[in-house]
Amino acid sequence: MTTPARMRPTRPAAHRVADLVRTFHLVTHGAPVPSDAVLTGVSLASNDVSPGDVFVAVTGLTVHGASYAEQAVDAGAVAVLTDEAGLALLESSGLAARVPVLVGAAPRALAGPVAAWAHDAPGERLVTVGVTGTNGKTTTTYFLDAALRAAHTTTAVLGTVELRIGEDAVESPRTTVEAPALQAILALAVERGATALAMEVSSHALALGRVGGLTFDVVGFTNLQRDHLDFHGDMEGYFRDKSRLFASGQARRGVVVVDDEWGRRLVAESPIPVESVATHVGAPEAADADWAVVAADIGLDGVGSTFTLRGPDGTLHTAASPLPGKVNVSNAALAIVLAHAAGVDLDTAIGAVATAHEIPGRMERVIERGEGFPLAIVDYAHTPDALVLALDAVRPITPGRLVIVFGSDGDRDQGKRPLMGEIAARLADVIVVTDENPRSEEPAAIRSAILEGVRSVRPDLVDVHEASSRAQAIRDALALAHEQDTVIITGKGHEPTQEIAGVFHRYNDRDVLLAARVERQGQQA
Ligand SMILES: CC(=O)N[C@H]1[C@@H](OP(=O)(O)OP(=O)(O)OC[C@H]2O[C@@H](n3ccc(=O)[nH]c3=O)[C@H](O)[C@@H]2O)O[C@H](CO)[C@@H](O)[C@@H]1O[C@H](C)C(=O)N[C@@H](C)C(=O)N[C@H](CCC(=O)O)C(=O)O
Ligand SMILES: Nc1ncnc2c1ncn2[C@@H]1O[C@H](COP(=O)(O)OP(=O)(O)OP(=O)(O)O)[C@@H](O)[C@H]1O
Repeated sequence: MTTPARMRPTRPAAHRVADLVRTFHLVTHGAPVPSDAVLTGVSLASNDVSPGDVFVAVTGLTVHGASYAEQAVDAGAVAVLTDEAGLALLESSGLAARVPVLVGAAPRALAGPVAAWAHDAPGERLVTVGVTGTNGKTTTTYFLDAALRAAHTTTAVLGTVELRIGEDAVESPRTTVEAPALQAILALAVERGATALAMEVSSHALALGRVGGLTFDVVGFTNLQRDHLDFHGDMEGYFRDKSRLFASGQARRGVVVVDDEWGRRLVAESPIPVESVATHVGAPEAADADWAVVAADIGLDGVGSTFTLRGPDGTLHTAASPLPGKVNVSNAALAIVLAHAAGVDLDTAIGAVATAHEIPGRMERVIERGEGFPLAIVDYAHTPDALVLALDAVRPITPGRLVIVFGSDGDRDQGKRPLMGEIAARLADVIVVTDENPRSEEPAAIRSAILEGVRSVRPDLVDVHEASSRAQAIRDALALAHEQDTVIITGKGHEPTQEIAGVFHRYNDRDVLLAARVERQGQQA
């Protein structure tokens, strides 16, 4: 399988190392820079280095990248770009004698601009749209990609699920890849004839400079809800990091959903021109918003919804979301306005979003109701607010009981665990608590924190089950459910692995669910 690290242009631009030094005002140490030395790529991780790369060694949260410079040099790095601390490490290890060391004040912030320069600013040769917010980024970018495809022959879409150029996709290591990888992917997209890009921009990416060196044509904001407070400290810090996408130099114009107070604040404080979109029918903010959803028929068949979008000139447009639930009306409305801001004709955008394909792990109907089986859905909700919305969306399509299988991530925000337990106990009928990605934490302790929340609503723990293996939890849920019930498995969505004690095991909710159905069919036969 192609790895993200190998998503590089096949005909990379070549620049002189001496020009890099001059352009970015770097100070040279270590081995002299040969006058004919050329760089053809950039990398932030020693194990991703290709011959001809400059290795950017940054101070990490746990280790200094310069500790890995030897591996980078052995792999063919032509120079190391680092800070004073990195230089000291390279000098004490003797490596500085083997390789030119280029010192700048803030190498992590330089990584994006340097990589953009090295690849001849590929972002400027594409229409680029970035989407941020706690929830809805993936869904919105897929809707948006559908609209961009209606106007562009080849598009790229980058995010949590995959890194896709045209019809070629590889698994994505995270929501937003590191800046050097991003610039290389953009260069490859240009090489393959792509003319438009839709990408997710996480708050981590904004805090860590992963979109540095790229000025988006249009950026979008979905919402801000509790998540990642382990990294950002508090909601204010989280908001500040998200807002960086709307800085001058990072984006030319923006589109902001103003359903929550954070979106309204972003509109008020944004230094770049923004259009506002209100997506809650009848809410007070609709009156002042540039775009507003003024009527919505939320599909109760679990398939989709139709809605009426009022434009800035007062014209009403009939639109549709191909995914169920109110949140997807919001995502569809945002995608339509983003596509329009990115130059797609409004009616074309509306038509394309209405027929966008299913998105892996987002309200994905894996088993249809019938032949003794419940409707079974896989969804990525992994925050308290998203869980409420997901359960609310499936309740109307559930004649029987609502069965949920879920857990919560290890080494991430611990405060949400009891909250999610409480929500499941209130909104679902049958609960199977299991593991998500325990990472370095004791899985039983995570489950017990969730169960504490469950117990606060349902002290007797009636219809509450616990399974330490996620695959077993899914088999249990399928065994418990009748045809009129709905099983919803939340938290991992499309994820292809489960991380337990530092090891990534191949694992996917959809595959496990389909295997569990086959197994039950075998038992029933
Ligand atoms: C919290 C966080 O985002 N950390 C990121 C940060 O790590 P760090 O500063 O701790 O890096 P470190 O481990 O100390 O290493 C320092 C440097 O040495 C380099 N190194 C390290 C080891 C080695 O063998 N060789 C090597 O070159 C590293 O590439 C890094 O540049 O910088 C590293 C690269 O410089 C990232 O890989 C790392 O992401 C980690 C893997 C991660 O899990 N991030 C998640 C939380 C994340 O980014 N999530 C968001 C949001 C998802 C969502 O919205 O749900 C995402 O965009 O995916
Ligand atoms: N606009 C929205 N508002 C609130 N919740 C939403 C919204 N859109 C989707 N969700 C819920 O959040 C889950 C994640 O959706 P999606 O993958 O589109 O978001 P995301 O921002 O990409 O998440 P992540 O960054 O964690 O990958 C969905 O499965 C759904 O339950």
